[in-house]
Amino acid sequence: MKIFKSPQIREIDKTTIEQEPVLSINLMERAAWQLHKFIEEKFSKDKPITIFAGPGNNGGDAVALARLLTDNNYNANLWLLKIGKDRSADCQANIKRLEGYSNIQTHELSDNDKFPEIPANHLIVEGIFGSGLTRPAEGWPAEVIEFINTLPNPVMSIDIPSGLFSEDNRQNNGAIIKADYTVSFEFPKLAFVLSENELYVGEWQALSIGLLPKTINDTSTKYYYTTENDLPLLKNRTKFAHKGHFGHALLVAGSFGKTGAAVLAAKACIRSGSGLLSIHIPQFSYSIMQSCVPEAMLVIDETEQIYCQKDHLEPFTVVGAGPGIGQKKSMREALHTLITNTDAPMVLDADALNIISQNHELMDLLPKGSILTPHPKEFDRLTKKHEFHYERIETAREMAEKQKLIVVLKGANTAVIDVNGDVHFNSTGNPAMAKGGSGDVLTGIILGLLSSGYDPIDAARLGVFVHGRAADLALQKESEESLIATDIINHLGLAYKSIRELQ
Ligand SMILES: NC(=O)C1=CN([C@@H]2O[C@H](COP(=O)(O)OP(=O)(O)OC[C@H]3O[C@@H](n4cnc5c(N)ncnc54)[C@H](OP(=O)(O)O)[C@@H]3O)[C@@H](O)[C@H]2O)[C@H](O)CC1
Ligand SMILES: [K+]
Repeated sequence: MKIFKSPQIREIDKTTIEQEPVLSINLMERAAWQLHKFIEEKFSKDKPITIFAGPGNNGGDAVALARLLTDNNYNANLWLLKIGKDRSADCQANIKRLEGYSNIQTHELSDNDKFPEIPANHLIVEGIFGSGLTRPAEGWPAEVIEFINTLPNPVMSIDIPSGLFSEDNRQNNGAIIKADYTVSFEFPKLAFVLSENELYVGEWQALSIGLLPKTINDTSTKYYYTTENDLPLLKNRTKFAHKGHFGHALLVAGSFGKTGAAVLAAKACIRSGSGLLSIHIPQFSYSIMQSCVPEAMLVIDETEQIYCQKDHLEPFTVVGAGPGIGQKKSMREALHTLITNTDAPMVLDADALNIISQNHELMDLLPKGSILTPHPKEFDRLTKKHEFHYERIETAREMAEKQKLIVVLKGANTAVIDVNGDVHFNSTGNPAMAKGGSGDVLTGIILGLLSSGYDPIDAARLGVFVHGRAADLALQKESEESLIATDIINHLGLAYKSIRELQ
């Protein structure tokens, strides 16, 4: 699914209005229908609803919604906010359509008025400002927003929480609605998938209002939201396939006290399709690895506790490095040698990334198409400190394009950034994954997919999606507290199956 910037959405709206053709007020009616349907699915008719409508088309949606709810026997109270001089034409037309609706309680509210008392059992729906926000919310509109934020009631925002810009909020010092639900139209906004806006957006949905598919196709973007409908196809194995068709992965992982990271990454790798897996480990962990991952072959290092011996790389088609390796000096040198001598695409995580951040020359030596999987702190160590994820994504795009690397910025809505700067936000996963070991599993999954023949970008996008899907499936049996990285590995089979069934 594409994510567009506000001016692009306005263009797509305009083209739909002209070419479908459909009157703009009827497009607004479709939007209001979707809002109404969302409410009907979530709240019974005895839930009273208080609606705030601003001066633009966001307010127009709110007014139209009040009418549809009333038609469907909900009890709706509508507050028309007096902001600025004029209301938009479609907002005014919808206010006019309320004539004859004696059962909608409609009130005007301006900056001379006291704020109304809203009983705690009401759902608040707010359509104060939408994508037409031109500046941070200040003065009286900001007071209304702060007033709503102080109430205990659940709040649903129309299109976007009022006061939030659709993309870049770095300069936004105004008031912003803290919504429990945000119901947007056709596409999510970039702001929804950025961590700095977590407090405002709540649970969001993007519902179709029938914008023209051809226009959507023809409009290009750098931002995408990956649902199961947008995934690369899973490969099917042929009858005479043998292990040699699915690559031989080398995994450099684990050190004294961190063998678990190697076990998790290795298990995830062999459960993600790799034909053969060799794990390069220090001597002490020989019997642990042999018994925990009997499917893998072992390359035993000459040292006891850490990885520091040069690899003979001929047999390997892909190389993964980082989980649990530590940052000792001899290890750093071995990683340097590994990177210098590898032509195959690499998957680099954790301490491998920390070492690169202290030896920046390694960045230029990485094989093109390699995949880096930093969490925000590791990424900031690699580049510079970022206060906003919006900015971090932009830096990651520059890095991916310049170095021809794939950057997987981990977190809620993990961003997979392609060598051409395209950003694919992931849609699966849950907060129970925020635990040690989850990242090691992801490294293993991506390595397994890469080994079995997927292009690096497909391996990264699929890997991130399946990792989150497996955790979502595991959470059906576990709790946010109890879910562990091993549960993710144990649900990989079901996760791959659930994706294949839909393709
Ligand atoms: N395809 C779709 O997504 C559809 C969306 N719809 C809805 O339309 C809105 C966008 O409507 P628009 O009229 O362009 O903009 P807004 O309603 O968000 O607001 C514009 C008015 O608000 C004033 N404004 C803006 N910022 C401020 C501020 N900080 N303080 C005070 N006033 C502000 C602005 O006044 P200006 O002085 O800035 O001109 C306007 O009066 C979208 O979000 C959807 O909800 C359609 O209904 C269907 C298609
Ligand atoms: K809004």
